[in-house]
Amino acid sequence: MRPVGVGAPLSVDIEEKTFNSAEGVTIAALSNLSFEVRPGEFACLLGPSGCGKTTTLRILLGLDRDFAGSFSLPEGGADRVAAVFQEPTLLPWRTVEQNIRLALPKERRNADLEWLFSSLGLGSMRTLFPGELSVGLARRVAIARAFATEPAMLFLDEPFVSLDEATAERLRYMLLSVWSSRPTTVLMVTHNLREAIMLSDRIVVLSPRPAHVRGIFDIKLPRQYRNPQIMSDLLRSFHVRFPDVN
Ligand SMILES: Nc1ncnc2c1ncn2[C@@H]1O[C@H](COP(=O)(O)OP(=O)(O)OP(=O)(O)O)[C@@H](O)[C@H]1O
Repeated sequence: MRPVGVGAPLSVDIEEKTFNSAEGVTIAALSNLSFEVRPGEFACLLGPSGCGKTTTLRILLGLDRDFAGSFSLPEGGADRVAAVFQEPTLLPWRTVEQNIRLALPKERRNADLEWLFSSLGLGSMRTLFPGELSVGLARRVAIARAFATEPAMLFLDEPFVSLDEATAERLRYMLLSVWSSRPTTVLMVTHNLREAIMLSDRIVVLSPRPAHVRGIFDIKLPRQYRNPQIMSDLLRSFHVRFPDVN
């Protein structure tokens, strides 16, 4: 039984997910994939290319119902889910601010979003249109749009991929700053181990396809103590358990 005051976690128990290829071949994407993320935790799903990470997110977002198994979202998560994909999918004819506000229910459209604009360095960009934004800025807007809805559960699919490292690092800090001011249960897909170690409370390490959990790497140390020395110690202990994961 769960102790009083502790909310339900994100709980995933996918027995099997297969795809049928155009040639009629059955592709097993996920097999006995089980893990949990505690409420308010930041977790990363780390696995090799093509192992089934995006497939897992699509199932958890309710975009793909054709699988065997079950999952449950954390406390309050059922109708308060947000997602950020690599493609920011902003409306090109709306400004940055309009794109963010349009994600809100009508009665909250005029909500005070100053904290969000300022945490993500978007204060002076509100009147720009998506066509005027760099890829990194567009991703920041997508992150702002997701947090504006005050989700209980946030899914991120490689939000920093294909950015130059300096931009990616700035965005990681911004993401942490927004997340820590409004703690939200987060599951982020990445294949960048260093990024996972910097951001996560929990790393769920996946096998090659069909994905199942190889192991869980929990990091109890608060993020403010994860300086370069500690990060390399964490990397070393990660490699003791998962020598072949880079
Ligand atoms: N609609 C589909 N039809 C057929 N096969 C698919 C489909 N979607 C995904 N797959 C296959 O399922 C496997 C898992 O794909 P998925 O996109 O979930 O991997 P991933 O871990 O997110 O990969 P990456 O890290 O490269 O983004 C891959 O082999 C992929 O080719």
